[in-house]
Amino acid sequence: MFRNLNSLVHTSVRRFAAKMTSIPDVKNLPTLHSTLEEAKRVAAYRAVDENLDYANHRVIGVGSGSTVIYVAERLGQYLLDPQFSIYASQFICIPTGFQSKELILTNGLRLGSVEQYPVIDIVFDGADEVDVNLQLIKGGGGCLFQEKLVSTSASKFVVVADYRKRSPKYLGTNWVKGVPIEVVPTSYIRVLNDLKTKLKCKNAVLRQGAPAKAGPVVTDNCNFIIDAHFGEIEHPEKLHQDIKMLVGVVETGLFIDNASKAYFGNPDGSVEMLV
Ligand SMILES: O=C(CO)[C@H](O)[C@H](O)COP(=O)(O)O
Repeated sequence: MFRNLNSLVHTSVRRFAAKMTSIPDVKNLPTLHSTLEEAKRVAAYRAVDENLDYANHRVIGVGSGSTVIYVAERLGQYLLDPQFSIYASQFICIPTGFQSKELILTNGLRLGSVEQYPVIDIVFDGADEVDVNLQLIKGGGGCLFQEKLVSTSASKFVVVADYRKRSPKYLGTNWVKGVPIEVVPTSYIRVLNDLKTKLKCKNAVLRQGAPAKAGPVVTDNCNFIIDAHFGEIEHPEKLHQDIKMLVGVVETGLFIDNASKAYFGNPDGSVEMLV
């Protein structure tokens, strides 16, 4: 009986050890189906490698979107590397919505919540546009409220993005779909009107779920999203405050003085950093 148990334990240890691999070198990664995906991956991997203090950071925010997929993947690689696994097994990852919760779990990482861990060491998240002062538009994926809750609870917020997200100067230049605004469902008509009449918004629409869903997008918090285009945004802080004052607005996708750094991946495999 004892011999059987012993051999079972040894088999499990051998199986676990067989899965362990060193973290892949960013200079020698397998090709992906597009250079855009490779740009996202290299930005995410470099951001994690250069900012994660694996021996001291415990509570790690994992944002939403297609670039963050590679952040979760990289954190999972730390877990499988015998050199880092002792530290990585202590990481507690805080999601910013349903998608990031899934990313955390599928990469074998430990899931926590912002209610359990209101103080976060570092967060990695994507952005829809980043200006020269590190002000951001976020919420293209509809997760802006939880993203803001997590990023403003973190000591350090590192943006991971591809080259298309870097604004030449003002927000609203590259990202012309509009500033995402999360609103309480019953207030959406009122907010649409106020955006146009009080804030002189050029165009504001309720985000629709079609073709995947008939009717509006419903957020992880059961709210609606309005996309409001203001043209080039010279004063993002003022605009954020003005929108926030409207009755029915839960949060805006303008992230002001929140990010510490941004990593932009290029199609040639290089990465540019903005601090
Ligand atoms: O704010 C977000 C979701 O609400 C995303 O971070 C943003 O849309 C960027 O996504 P991607 O990495 O897919 O370009």
